[in-house]
Amino acid sequence: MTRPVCVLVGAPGSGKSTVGQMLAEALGVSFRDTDADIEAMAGKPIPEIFIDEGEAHFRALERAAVAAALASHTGVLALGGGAVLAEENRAALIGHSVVHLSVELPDAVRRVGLGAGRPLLAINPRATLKHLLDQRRPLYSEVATATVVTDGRTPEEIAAEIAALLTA
Ligand SMILES: Nc1ncnc2c1ncn2[C@@H]1O[C@H](COP(=O)(O)OP(=O)(O)O)[C@@H](O)[C@H]1O
Ligand SMILES: O=C(O)C1=C[C@@H](OP(=O)(O)O)[C@@H](O)[C@H](O)C1
Ligand SMILES: [Mg+2]
Repeated sequence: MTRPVCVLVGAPGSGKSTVGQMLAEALGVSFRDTDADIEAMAGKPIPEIFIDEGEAHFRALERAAVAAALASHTGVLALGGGAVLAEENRAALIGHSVVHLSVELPDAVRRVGLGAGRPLLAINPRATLKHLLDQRRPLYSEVATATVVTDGRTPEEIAAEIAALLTA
């Protein structure tokens, strides 16, 4: 059975896409991001999916993308920050090596800026991020087999810590 060497979960701005690419390079494996898979499936960027078809449709595409990637990808896999909201996705993560990139509000706010490209954060990014973090922290913890703190650390340091965890 094929499985990703590592699945990254965490809030928007935790660095899943950035750290995931670095980690894949360090490990010499390929990188996949379910957000990119969803955009390829829909043939349009995520903000346009939200505008044209709504969040429920995006979440349906996301469930399909997560299931497909977990079944076929062997490298590093980054999920979107909201993937853990679906019970189906949390169940599908059981048995996988899942690293939670944790981030607290100040660093998350700094990193996502005005929320460009993230439709959920288009209005009042700080308050929305606070709500998302409070709502999702328990879900990230539930699916994670390891947690790596990202606040005040560079993507390189974080990728190196995960690589060490995976090869320990
Ligand atoms: N550890 C970090 N320190 C500083 N900036 C970071 C860090 N990780 C990611 N970033 C920056 O934050 C933004 C969001 O990162 P991204 O990888 O897209 O996060 P995610 O995929 O978890 O939403 C990007 O501009 C990225 O360069
Ligand atoms: O938190 C969320 O619900 C979302 C996070 C985004 O991914 P990142 O976590 O990579 O920003 C993307 O999947 C979409 O905009 C929804
Ligand atoms: Mg991302």
